[in-house]
Amino acid sequence: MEIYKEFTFEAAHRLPNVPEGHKCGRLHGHSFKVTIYVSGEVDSTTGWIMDFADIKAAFKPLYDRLDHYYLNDIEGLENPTSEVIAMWIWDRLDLPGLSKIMVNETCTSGCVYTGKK
Ligand SMILES: Nc1nc2c(c(=O)[nH]1)N=C([C@H](O)[C@H](O)COP(=O)(O)OP(=O)(O)OP(=O)(O)O)CN2
Ligand SMILES: [Zn+2]
Repeated sequence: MEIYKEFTFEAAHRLPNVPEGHKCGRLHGHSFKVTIYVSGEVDSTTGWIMDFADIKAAFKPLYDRLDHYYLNDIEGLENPTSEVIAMWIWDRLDLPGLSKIMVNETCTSGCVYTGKK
């Protein structure tokens, strides 16, 4: 089974490698949504795979580095696409059973990363 926990952070970014004139080359911001998935077996005593609070606690140090920052200034996020943000979180998140990370930049666009590039 798989569980998930959603987070929202506010941040500014620009994409430095887009063609000249592309709107995403300009400074802009998003309410980014990050969804963290954990897969595993349901424990017969607790009735859960993992306490949602444990996911929140694991993500907090990374959340604190992202929320209300200019993402391009963060090491590893110099080109902060959804894909790069998802991989950045994956590589730094210490969470047993981590199975998937979804990053949404807008209501209609985002990416899903399962550890395979
Ligand atoms: N594969 C990717 N494509 C784009 C990314 C990205 O991270 N990965 N990012 C952007 C921009 O950051 C942009 O802010 C978001 O893109 P987009 O969905 O085009 O935003 P809109 O709100 O303008 O979408 P509409 O549905 O067309 O209004 C661009 N591409
Ligand atoms: Zn953007």
